[in-house]
Amino acid sequence: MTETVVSTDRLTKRYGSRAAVDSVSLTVRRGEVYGFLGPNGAGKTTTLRMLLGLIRPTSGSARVLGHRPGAPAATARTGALIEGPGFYPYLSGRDNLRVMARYRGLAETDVDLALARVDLTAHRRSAFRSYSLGMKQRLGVAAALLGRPELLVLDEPTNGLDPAGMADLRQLLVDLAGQGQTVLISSHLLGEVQEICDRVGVIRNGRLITESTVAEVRGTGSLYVRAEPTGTALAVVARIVGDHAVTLTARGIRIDGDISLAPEIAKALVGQGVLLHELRVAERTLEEVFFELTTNESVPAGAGARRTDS
Ligand SMILES: Nc1ncnc2c1ncn2[C@@H]1O[C@H](COP(=O)(O)OP(=O)(O)OP(=O)(O)O)[C@@H](O)[C@H]1O
Repeated sequence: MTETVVSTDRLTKRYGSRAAVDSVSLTVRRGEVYGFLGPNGAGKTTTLRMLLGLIRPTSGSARVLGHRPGAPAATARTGALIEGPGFYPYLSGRDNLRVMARYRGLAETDVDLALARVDLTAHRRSAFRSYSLGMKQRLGVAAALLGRPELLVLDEPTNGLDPAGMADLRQLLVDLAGQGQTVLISSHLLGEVQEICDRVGVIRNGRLITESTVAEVRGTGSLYVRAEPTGTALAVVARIVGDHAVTLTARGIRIDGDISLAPEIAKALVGQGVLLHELRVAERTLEEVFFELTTNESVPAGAGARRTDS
């Protein structure tokens, strides 16, 4: 059975009359990378702060590693990067972590291990203030890794990272999850995390609008057909999937809906003597899905094709 590491039940935080987090019920399972996704101001940080026991919910409840948020038994097994940890500017990266480790009663060896994990060993003796934004962010992740926590909570950890830094961080999170660590990561940049998340929760205006696997959130995707003569191909395809699901685009016939119909469509086209040049699946990126979910508008036609063509 999958073990639940974090769960919330109608978790709500109000500031005045406004609900920053509105009845959010989510579940994070052991060993998964869970992406908590939503635009700026959606309520991600407020939710994570409640999970860490930094603020109290107005109503609803949460459990973290079997305890109430902020309970010592939960906090000791959780590493967090939220709103930039307070580092001493004149101390080196290593000394900053040593201060933290000492404060938390952890071994010095933990510090070097954490620095190595985020690839900061070579810069361990440089003053924190001389670090680039990306290095500062990596040191924040290293601080969260101190004590080898079971649960990592990272609020927008990719902020300030260049593409190489993001790729490194993604690999690190995948490695950690591979070792059984649970990672809860928030982001407003969906393309950055969609490859590494086992499941995602999408939040907008304080409400969780969906929670599922990346594949499920992406939905069924589209098929593209390039065939001649186009008119006959259109008619054949429409007969199978219905008129409403077929659009003629510059890249061919787009079919929205059930991509498992691909073999049937191919067979029918060939059976009708149509010359089939191409039949391919264009899965939607999470960004496209997210755009739909959070704006209630459809993705501009051909957006999926543009992306997959490049
Ligand atoms: N202490 C506070 N007092 C009043 N309003 C707050 C407070 N903290 C957060 N909010 C409001 O709650 C909403 C959610 O903010 P939150 O920081 O959780 O969003 P977010 O999804 O983390 O966005 P971002 O990525 O910009 O941090 C915002 O409208 C914010 O202005």
